Amino acid sequence: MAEKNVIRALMVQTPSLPGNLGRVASAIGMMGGDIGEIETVQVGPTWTMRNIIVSCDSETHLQEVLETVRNLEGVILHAVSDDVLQAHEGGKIHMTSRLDIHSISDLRRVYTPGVAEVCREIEKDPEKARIYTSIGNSVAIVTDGTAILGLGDIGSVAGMPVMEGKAALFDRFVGISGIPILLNTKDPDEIVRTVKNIASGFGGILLEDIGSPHCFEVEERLKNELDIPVMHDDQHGTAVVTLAAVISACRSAGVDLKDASVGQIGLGAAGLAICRMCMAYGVSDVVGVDLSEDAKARLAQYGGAPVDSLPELMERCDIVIATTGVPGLIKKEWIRKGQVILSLSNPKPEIEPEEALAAGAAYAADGRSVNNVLGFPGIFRGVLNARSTEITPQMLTAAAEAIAACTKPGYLVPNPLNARVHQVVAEAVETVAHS
Ligand SMILES: NC(=O)C1=CN([C@@H]2O[C@H](COP(=O)(O)OP(=O)(O)OC[C@H]3O[C@@H](n4cnc5c(N)ncnc54)[C@H](O)[C@@H]3O)[C@@H](O)[C@H]2O)C=CC1
Ligand SMILES: CC(=O)C(=O)O
Ligand SMILES: [Mg+2]
Repeated sequence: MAEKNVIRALMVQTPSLPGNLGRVASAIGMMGGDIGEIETVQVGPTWTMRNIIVSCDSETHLQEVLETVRNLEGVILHAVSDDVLQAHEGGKIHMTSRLDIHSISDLRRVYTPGVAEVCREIEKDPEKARIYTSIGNSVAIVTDGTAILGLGDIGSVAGMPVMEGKAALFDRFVGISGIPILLNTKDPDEIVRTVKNIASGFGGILLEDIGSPHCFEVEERLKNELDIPVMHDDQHGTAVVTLAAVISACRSAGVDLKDASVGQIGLGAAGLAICRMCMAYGVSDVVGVDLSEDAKARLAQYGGAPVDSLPELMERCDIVIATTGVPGLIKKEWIRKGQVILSLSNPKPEIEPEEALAAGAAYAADGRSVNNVLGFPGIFRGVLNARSTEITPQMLTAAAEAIAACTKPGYLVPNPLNARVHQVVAEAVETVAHS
């Protein structure tokens, strides 16, 4: 089944008689529409109004589904709205006070004059900022907008919905305050200077959707020059989750990962980090392909083997990972029976997992399931809990192994909605930090 990217909310009125919702659902299903949540919004004397979420393959497909619903006898389609856009109205995050402010004494405690005493305490002993402020539980989510998902250099403001999404996930899964920081520069010197100048307000820095190759220099310099943890999510968050998926696939297939050949398509931020992490884990045959000769040279510098063509890589490797941002790049004819195919580009993969499986892949997944949401929340929870000043390769490996350990047999990764996963990742990272 192809990915359904057009998601709409249909406001549908039906007669309040048994079978009428069933008629609507069947009609949508017969047309290939995928039904999500159904909510009853109003009940009249003889009718019921429901909001039905429907996903379709394309605008044309949506129109066909709508036409079918409109033609149902006794059914009225009142409105069609874009559910995803609607959910974003007003933004996804909001700063709230942890203290109630009802009385004058509350006001004096939370704000002036009481707050001045707390300022003095921190002035005398800056370490107390960890106790008396939210700094130790806040992470800056910093982007320059140059590689927003696979959408390219669309600017940091256009990337804000992604940054707000990361902040929402931080809050939901590990209770960290993620604060989006949108940069108006792509210059590495300026990025480093700006992040250093704001860093004292945060317990950690998550670099997000900063394109390659400048992301490598920016992350390296910030790691060296700051005494709080810094991680480029698209590099290491992605590599952690991908390694976990690869470990799980090999475990299910009864194969030793160290003996498998891993092929990486796209050697940018995500791709190069995935290769480095696989090599550090002991995989001896890591090959990669990229349009950029510089990207291939970087892989060689770290001990990987660049190859010249995509079909050559597909022919040679047992496990193929793609992070190019190019939808449909992998042709089904190239897939070998029994291969593991992870086409991780968002919002659309290099090949749909269903197509890869139909072409003979033993396991296949895309960026919706093999996603750094399984990594970055727990990694930062772990280092903030441990008050670590850095995120080390050993912590990242521990995080990958923790994710793999939470994965049910036959699956590649766990469900990110399972809170236990983030807790287990945090504990694994914290344990390494204390060791
Ligand atoms: N599932 C997940 O958790 C994640 C997925 N991604 C996805 O990976 C993709 C790439 O992200 P980044 O690595 O941050 O971007 P990037 O811009 O740093 O790297 C992309 C690389 O792909 C190469 N490339 C482009 N077209 C190619 C082709 N036809 N053949 C070979 N190489 C090609 C580019 O030269 C570049 O080196 C994006 O779509 C992003 O959404 C990134 C991070 C996490
Ligand atoms: C998931 C993510 O970070 C990306 O696609 O860029
Ligand atoms: Mg990203």
